[in-house]
Amino acid sequence: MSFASSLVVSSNVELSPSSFGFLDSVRDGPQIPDSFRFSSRNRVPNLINKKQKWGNHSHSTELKYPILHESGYGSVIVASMVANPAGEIAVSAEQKVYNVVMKQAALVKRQLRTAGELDVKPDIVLPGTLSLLNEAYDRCGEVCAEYAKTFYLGTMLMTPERQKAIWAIYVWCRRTDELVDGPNASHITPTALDRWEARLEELFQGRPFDMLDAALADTVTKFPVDIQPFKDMIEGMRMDLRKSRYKNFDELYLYCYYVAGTVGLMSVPVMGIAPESQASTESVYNAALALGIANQLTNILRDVGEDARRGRIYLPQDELAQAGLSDEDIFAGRVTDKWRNFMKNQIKRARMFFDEAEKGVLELNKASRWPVWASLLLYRQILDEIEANDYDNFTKRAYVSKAKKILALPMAYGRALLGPS
Ligand SMILES: CC(C)=CCC/C(C)=C/CC/C(C)=C/CC/C(C)=C/COP(=O)(O)OP(=O)(O)O
Repeated sequence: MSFASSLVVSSNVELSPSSFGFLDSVRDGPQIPDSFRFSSRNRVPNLINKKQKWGNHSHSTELKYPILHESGYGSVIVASMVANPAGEIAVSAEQKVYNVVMKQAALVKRQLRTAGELDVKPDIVLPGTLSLLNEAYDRCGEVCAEYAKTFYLGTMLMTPERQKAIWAIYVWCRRTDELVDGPNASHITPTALDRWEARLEELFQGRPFDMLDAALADTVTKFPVDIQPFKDMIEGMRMDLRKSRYKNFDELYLYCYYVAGTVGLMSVPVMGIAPESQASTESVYNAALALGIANQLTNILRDVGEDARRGRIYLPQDELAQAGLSDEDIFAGRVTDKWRNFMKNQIKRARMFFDEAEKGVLELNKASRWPVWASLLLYRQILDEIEANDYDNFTKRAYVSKAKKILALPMAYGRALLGPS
């Protein structure tokens, strides 16, 4: 991600470093049912073998199973179990992320479906602080308007509480991204990220460090937003600091979850689920996760050249090798047939995640659907533009023209009028 902005994050504050691992939540979370684990005998009929599609793991047993049965739209998560050469089954990134999604959904199940509007808790504030808080939210709105214009426009349709909460979340994500992608990025160390995480903890406990944190601190008291996706986003930044290659899609998937899937999980509790929706909370969370992943994969495919110039390759190394490509080919930036074929598969995969996300948009609260549709339609079009550039993402930056953007808005609005199936 490149949340380029002029926000400067202060890391002067002396807070004790903390490191809360993603796996803590995973350990306690729900597991892929044992019956689906080791025996092909137990596999459900809609099993798909991703290996046939992507041909990545030489020892992989990947399956699709109906965890989201009740949703009415069948099985949605593709889970994978990867066996190492010793035959031990390792927990895949998808399994880990699945556990987090289930946990998030369980946490908010009831609150999200209160008739009509969410039961927003009233402000309990000391005299004078309300205007400060309003100022903080206004500032968040300004940042959102400046850096995510279309999305900001979409938030105008939401209730003021939801709108402000989304801005506050957006600003926190931008500041987090700024740590590793902004002007001070070269000075950022894992310790700075630990401090940022400690500060997050404080904020969630009602002790914000600055004005922008105060907006988020207020948001998390009003909406059932959990800290886990926020922590996981910081984990993504740690990953970015220590890694510049991804062995396979499993590794890349985890990265995409950390830096973008988390945004989907943070947003659902604020956006709300339509009270008339029949879909399970889990399936809506899953769609939100899929949209984050789809956006990030698209972002990666658009920015291959730019990332390579920074020495980074966010593409599965095993799939590159299978396509007969090496890091040198990427650094040389040659658009060959091998590259085109490789890109076709990557684009196909990103589109699968967009398709998955689409199913969930209908289930969101009416006023939240438009901005989500708009961003989905616009971001997905970047993939079409990569194709239109004949897969030259080394020297050309695929972008959606203003005219196409303007066209997408009423289209998104039209779709937003359609309710849950
Ligand atoms: C679908 C359902 C049920 C809910 C929606 C849940 C949401 C809001 C998901 C969206 C997740 C999201 C916006 C992730 C961020 C992904 C991303 C790649 C952002 C890129 O940001 P920038 O780097 O600023 O983009 P540009 O480089 O294109 O400006």
